[in-house]
Amino acid sequence: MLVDGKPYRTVWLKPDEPHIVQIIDQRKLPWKFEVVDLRTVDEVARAIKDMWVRGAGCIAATAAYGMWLASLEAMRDPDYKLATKLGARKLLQTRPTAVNLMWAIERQLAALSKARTDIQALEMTRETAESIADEDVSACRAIGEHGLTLIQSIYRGKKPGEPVNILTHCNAGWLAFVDIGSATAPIYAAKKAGIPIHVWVDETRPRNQGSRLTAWELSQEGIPHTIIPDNTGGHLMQHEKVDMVITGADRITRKGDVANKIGTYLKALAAKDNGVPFYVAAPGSTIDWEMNDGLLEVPIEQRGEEEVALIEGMTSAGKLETVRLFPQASPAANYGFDVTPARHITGIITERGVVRADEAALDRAFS
Ligand SMILES: CSC[C@H]1O[C@H](OP(=O)(O)O)[C@H](O)[C@@H]1O
Repeated sequence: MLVDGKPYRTVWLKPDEPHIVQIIDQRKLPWKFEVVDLRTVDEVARAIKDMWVRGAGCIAATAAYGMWLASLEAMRDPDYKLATKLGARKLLQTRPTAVNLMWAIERQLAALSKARTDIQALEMTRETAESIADEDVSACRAIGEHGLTLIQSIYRGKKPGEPVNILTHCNAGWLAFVDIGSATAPIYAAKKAGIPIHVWVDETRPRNQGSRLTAWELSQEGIPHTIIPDNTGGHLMQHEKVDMVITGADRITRKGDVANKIGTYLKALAAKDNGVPFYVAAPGSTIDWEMNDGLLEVPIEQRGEEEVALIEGMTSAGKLETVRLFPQASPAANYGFDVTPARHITGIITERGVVRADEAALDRAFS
């Protein structure tokens, strides 16, 4: 996507210095746009764990590039393959819910196992990382095209010029992938097709990925939007102000249950109760074919209570400050994700098309 007219991905190899992985530090957005250099697999692991980069697709690609750095470092180790595998373990220990991270590491380990020499292994980890990043972009572009057909059918039922109102939760946009994004891809495609769009942006406590990242992205793209507190969506749906909900996903089970940012499940319940179509946009790398029951099996990341207690903002003097929102003595719980059962999902927008959230349809679409 473009930032001040310049195209960016969320993660890439530094031009002319491919031993350096560059990322956009998402902790500073929307106030500061900063590119950070990562030189070791440890630095990549920390960037994922501490959410300098976040979002299923983005952390998968970043982990894939982290494996490239791990294989570079391993060249100095007498046991190259073991050293590289240790790098994989560091990356796998960062965040448990988004299956895309594990998918990317397994892809890299599979490439390594095929290499006949250490040099070939090195080349393969770089190629695999670049392929994963490129595939992410093309999958999100395809998700956009398939999602556009849904928006077009809703638009046909509206008065000419009346915008299609879409509610989204968290950030499953460009910043959550390598480029374009999943939930925002149909929105960008609709804008390109000249369909009037308005987006309700859930702020998404506690880290406010919606109000800080999705709102920033939509502003960059000139897409009308309104930031709302997380508890507003149900009221808007009751008053017919939402035509469809599109969220991302961090893990989809083979039966179509969806793990996504905490609060997604509540939006699905409100959508079901008000007859609002609820779509999940995600590439096939988000499907966990080994997992059936999302509620029982998806590992739900719990993060520190400081993310609930503290909030960062910009003062009127333009200074970034962090303040505490409630007394130190009050403990806080910080569940990062929840699971929406397949029965509440209208469809899953994938690069293979819009798929019913059930085992047979997912198997057919991806076999
Ligand atoms: C589908 S990728 C975007 C996805 O990732 C977010 O989680 P986090 O910001 O903690 O990485 C959230 O679940 C989004 O829907």
